[in-house]
Amino acid sequence: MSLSVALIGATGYTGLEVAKLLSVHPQARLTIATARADAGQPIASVHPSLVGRVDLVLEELDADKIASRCDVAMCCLPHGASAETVRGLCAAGVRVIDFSADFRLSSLDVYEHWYKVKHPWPERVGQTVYGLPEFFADEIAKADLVANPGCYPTSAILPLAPLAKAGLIETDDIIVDSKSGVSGAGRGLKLGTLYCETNESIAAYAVGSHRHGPEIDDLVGRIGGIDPQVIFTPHLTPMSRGILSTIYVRPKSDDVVGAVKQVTQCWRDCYGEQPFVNVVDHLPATAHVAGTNYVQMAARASGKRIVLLSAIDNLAKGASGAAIQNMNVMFGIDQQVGLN
Ligand SMILES: NC(=O)C1=CN([C@@H]2O[C@H](COP(=O)(O)OP(=O)(O)OC[C@H]3O[C@@H](n4cnc5c(N)ncnc54)[C@H](OP(=O)(O)O)[C@@H]3O)[C@@H](O)[C@H]2O)C=CC1
Ligand SMILES: CC(=O)N[C@@H](CCC(=O)OP(=O)(O)O)C(=O)O
Repeated sequence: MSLSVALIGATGYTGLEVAKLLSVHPQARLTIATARADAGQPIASVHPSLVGRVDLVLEELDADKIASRCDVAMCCLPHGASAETVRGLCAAGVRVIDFSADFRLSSLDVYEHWYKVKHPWPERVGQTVYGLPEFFADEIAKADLVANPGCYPTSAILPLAPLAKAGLIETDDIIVDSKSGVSGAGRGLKLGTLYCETNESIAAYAVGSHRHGPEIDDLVGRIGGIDPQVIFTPHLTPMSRGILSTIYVRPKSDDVVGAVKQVTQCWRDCYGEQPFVNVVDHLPATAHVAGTNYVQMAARASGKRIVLLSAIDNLAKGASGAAIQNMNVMFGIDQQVGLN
């Protein structure tokens, strides 16, 4: 089988990563890549690292053409703009993996409150599978539309959800402290992501107001069957890629050291068969997972709390790698194909 893939918003960072991953995928190939201003230019002129690897000319988006030539579209557009485009692609009969947050949340009210836009396709909010194959593979396999997870949420949901479901932690007192590389903010020109603003500096941002807080609440709640309260604080760090999340939870048991052992066993039971989740003995670092689709997770006792650590590559398991994993699941291909 060779899948034909369309890439929408190919000029950004996640688009580049998709193009690279597809260039070595044995059962899928990139056939259409779209852009606005750069339509008509070779994709390798926008992404010089694709020279010799991807020989395509960027095109304007044409949903009917994509429907006639492609099996699936990966939509790498910002939220708001993405929902409009996804709606047109789905109407034309294309199966879509959406990288934006437009279809991730269960509640339209929560979406419109946090994203401050009217949703262009409200009927699909709460009616779209969340693209985390570790929990939703059966639904992903049948889906016409998959909401690829947010990068920070992936790093928090994977460690937290099994523990919430197993009843090992107090779910009204969870602190997620995350650090991201600058590529998480996309390739567009923004003052806050310029070299001089970010180099040799670490800063928190959107404290108490980041839109990934409700996404973590929503998914840990859905998977765990509970109503969690998560405090989420993101930090921008002077590295290109990677996310490290340090998560503070209170165990239900007073024996914190024993509870750490239970946490580790719970993770091993939940993720033993999952190819991309590694429960490790060392303390995870972003360098250990850079350029891979893996998440590494570890737990330690600290006072009355357990500290959970998870590391991912925001552009891989946090975005484009996860999308390839989802594509594989949608088309009955082994999850690991093209990702090793
Ligand atoms: N970067 C990351 O680590 C992660 C990103 N995501 C999500 O993935 C999506 C893509 O992210 P990323 O690649 O980093 O973003 P970029 O900003 O790097 O790229 C987005 C691309 O979308 C196109 N675009 C921008 N605005 C519009 C618009 N209004 N209408 C149509 N097209 C537009 C642009 O292409 P052009 O102008 O050439 O048409 C641009 O290159 C976003 O929704 C993001 O939130 C999710 C997880 C992680
Ligand atoms: C470092 C950095 O700026 N990160 C981005 C994460 C963006 C992202 O991937 O989020 P969505 O897909 O949910 O839009 C941010 O905090 O906005």
